[in-house]
Amino acid sequence: MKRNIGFIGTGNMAKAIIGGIVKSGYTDPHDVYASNRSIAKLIDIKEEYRINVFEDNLSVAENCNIIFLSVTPNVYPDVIEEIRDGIRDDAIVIHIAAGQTIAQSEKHFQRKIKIAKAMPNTPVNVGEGMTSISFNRFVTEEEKEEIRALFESFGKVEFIDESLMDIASAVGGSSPAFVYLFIEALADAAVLYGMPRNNAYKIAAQSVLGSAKMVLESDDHPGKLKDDVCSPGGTTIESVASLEENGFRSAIIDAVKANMEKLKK
Ligand SMILES: NC(=O)C1=CN([C@@H]2O[C@H](COP(=O)(O)OP(=O)(O)OC[C@H]3O[C@@H](n4cnc5c(N)ncnc54)[C@H](OP(=O)(O)O)[C@@H]3O)[C@@H](O)[C@H]2O)C=CC1
Ligand SMILES: O=C(O)[C@@H]1CCC=N1
Repeated sequence: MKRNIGFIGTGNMAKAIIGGIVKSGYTDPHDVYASNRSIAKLIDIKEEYRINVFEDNLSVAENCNIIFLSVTPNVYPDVIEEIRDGIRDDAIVIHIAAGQTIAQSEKHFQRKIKIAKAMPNTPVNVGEGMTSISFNRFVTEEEKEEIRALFESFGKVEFIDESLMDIASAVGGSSPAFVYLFIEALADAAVLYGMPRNNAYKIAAQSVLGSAKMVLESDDHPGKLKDDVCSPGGTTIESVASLEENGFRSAIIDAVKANMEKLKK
C-alpha cells in the first residue's frame, strides 16, 4: 500500500527522522508532509528536505496514513483533539513522546485508532538510530512489519512490551546525550594536552563508535572487551581505577534513575 508519511511537530526528533527516511531512500520527499507551531521551522525543513508542509495539523492527518505525533507530551491532548476526526481508518499513528502511554492516547482519540508507540533516538539521522516499538491491538502483524521496515531504513529496531518503554526511553532515547558528554569530555582532555580540537573529536568519536561495534558484533561481554584493553601494569588500568574511584558507573546508573523519576511525574 502506498503510504504518505506525516509529522505533526518538526522539532529535533522529527527533523532527525525526516532526514533518516529521506536520506535512506525509504520514501520520496514528495510523500512526506509536516506541520509545526512556528512557520520558521517549517520553512527550514521544507528547504532542507523538499517535503510538503501545511500550516495546520489537521491537513497532515487528512493527507497521510502514517502520522508521527512528534510534539512534546504536554501538547498531545490538544493535538489529538485537533486531528481526531481527520484521521483515516487505515492510518497508523506513531507516538514518540517519552512518558505518553498508548492508553492515554487511546482515551484522547475516543475512537478506534491504530497506534505504534516508538522510542527512537537522534542518530536515526545518520542511519544508526535505535528505536524500540510497541503497538496497540488494532495494528495487524503485516502493519507491524511495515513499521519495522520504516525504522530499519535508518537504524536498528526492537519490538518490546510497552511496560519497558520508559526504560527504553532512558537507555535508548536519552543516552546519546550522555555519550556526547563523554565524547566532549574526552576531547577536552585531549585539548588540555595540546591536541587540536578537530583531531580530538575525531579520535574520541571514532573510539566510541568502534567500541559500540565491538559490543554489537563480537560475542564478548563488555567486561571482557574492557579487560582486553587493560595491559598488565599499563596505562588503561590506571584510568579505569580512577573512573571507579570517581563513581563513573554509579553516575550513569543514577542518571538513568533520574530519567525514570522524571517519567513517573
Ligand atoms: N529529542 C530526542 O532525542 C527525542 C525526543 N523524543 C520525543 O519527541 C518529542 C519531541 O521532542 P523534541 O523533538 O526533542 O522537541 P522539540 O521541542 O524540538 O520539538 C517539538 C516540536 O513541536 C512543535 N509544536 C508544539 N506545539 C505544537 C502544536 N500544537 N502543533 C504543531 N506543532 C507543535 C514545536 O514547535 P515550535 O518550536 O515552533 O513551538 C516543536 O517544533 C517528545 O515527545 C520527546 O519525548 C523521543 C525520542 C528522542
Ligand atoms: O529529553 C526528552 O524528554 C526526550 C526523550 C528521549 C530523548 N529526549
